[in-house]
Amino acid sequence: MASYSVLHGSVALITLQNPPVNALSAAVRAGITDAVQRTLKDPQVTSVVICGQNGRFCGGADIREFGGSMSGPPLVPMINAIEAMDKPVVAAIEGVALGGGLELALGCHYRIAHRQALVGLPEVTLGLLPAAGGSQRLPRLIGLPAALDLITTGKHILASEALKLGIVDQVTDGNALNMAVEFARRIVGKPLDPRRISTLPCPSPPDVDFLLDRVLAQVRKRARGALAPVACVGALRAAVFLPFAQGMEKERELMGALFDSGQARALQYAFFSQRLVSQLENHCCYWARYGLVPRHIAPEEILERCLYALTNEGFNILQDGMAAGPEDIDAIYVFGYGWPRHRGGPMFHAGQVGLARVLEKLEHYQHKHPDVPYLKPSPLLRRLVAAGSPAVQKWREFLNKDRVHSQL
Ligand SMILES: C[C@H](O)[C@H](C)C(=O)SCCNC(=O)CCNC(=O)[C@H](O)C(C)(C)COP(=O)([O-])OP(=O)([O-])OC[C@H]1O[C@@H](n2cnc3c(N)ncnc32)[C@H](O)[C@@H]1OP(=O)([O-])[O-]
Repeated sequence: MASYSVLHGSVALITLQNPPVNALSAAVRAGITDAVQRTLKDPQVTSVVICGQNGRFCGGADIREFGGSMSGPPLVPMINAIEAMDKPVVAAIEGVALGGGLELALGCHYRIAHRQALVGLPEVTLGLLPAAGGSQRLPRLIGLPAALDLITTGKHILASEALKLGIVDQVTDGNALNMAVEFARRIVGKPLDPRRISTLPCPSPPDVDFLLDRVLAQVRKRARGALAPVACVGALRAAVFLPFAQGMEKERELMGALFDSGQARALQYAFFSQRLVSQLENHCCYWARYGLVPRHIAPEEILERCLYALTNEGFNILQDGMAAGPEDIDAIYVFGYGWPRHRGGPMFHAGQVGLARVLEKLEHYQHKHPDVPYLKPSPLLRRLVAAGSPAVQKWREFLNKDRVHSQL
């Protein structure tokens, strides 16, 4: 939803209303669209301020809508319509302006922020890219190097840093909304063309190809196999080499490839599960509602039951000859599933914990949960422990001897 009011007889105030972060749900987008139309029709209105209720501008597109049918007015035309208005539009940024929230602000002609507000385009952390013009407007506003850094990392920056980059025009330690309203009254009549970012050329540094290739290599190394950072670089490359409209087409095409990817769904799941779990820690009514009897569970118990069952299946895979050595299993987890490299992989981890301890714990949990088949210790694990728990680097040799011995 978005409320509409007129201040001082001439400044239209559009307030995003979707707690807790004023995410751009279908209802909010419809509210903004209606309010923008009202400002255009009201001859008394000479300038517009957009803000968010409860001291937060906007946390971006409504991630909860991603799994469903995306109804309501689309973001891109809405932002383009705001930018095209012939009445100045000022974004009053408090709290956060992230993702689509910052893209909305970039469609405004001016941006006034509270010094402690956070701005950024964190879409890449959700397996996506800025898809409401952010990949095309931001480099036009702050240059390609800074835009590459912000968009491929998804980092949030304080408004004071955003001021230095040129993302916001003014910051205040006071009331950003009041400052924005006063600013909106003062700038009536000033030319708006230079303020329409989409009409600006995208500055192209002399070594632009080298810069793009270097950043592409960096993001590929930093997040091996991740699709979104690579797509972000592709969208920014389009911003430099294509006119805005074609760059927007490229942004839309790249987002389309990411939106339904397994990586995006996984990262968005992780976003919500992180918050759900942190809420459940002391959510006693949740237990009551589901008839759960709270008991103390050490984090180690959850870790051990998940990890040791996983490594136990690894021993069964080695025993069945489906993998030649533990390295084959660990490489799959490290390079394919993002297992922390500094922890080597599940089989290496078992060696570090100590095979005797892994066996002891599996026997303990199997005794407690006889109905869980994956907790039954692998015969190979028992043989390795009986052989003195050789280092993981020796298991391949042990397996070869084991296979020769079993064929005699
Ligand atoms: C077109 C465009 O290009 C693209 C496609 C996009 O725009 S994609 C979207 C891009 N935007 C983001 O990536 C920002 C994600 N959010 C955050 O980083 C943080 O939320 C926060 C804004 C810095 C606030 O942190 P917080 O610590 O004060 O509170 P919280 O616990 O995190 O969140 C408080 C509550 O708000 C919910 N929430 C937060 N952001 C949300 C969002 N964008 N959509 C829906 N719900 C959101 C969150 O799930 C939690 O819900 P519940 O658990 O209470 O039910």
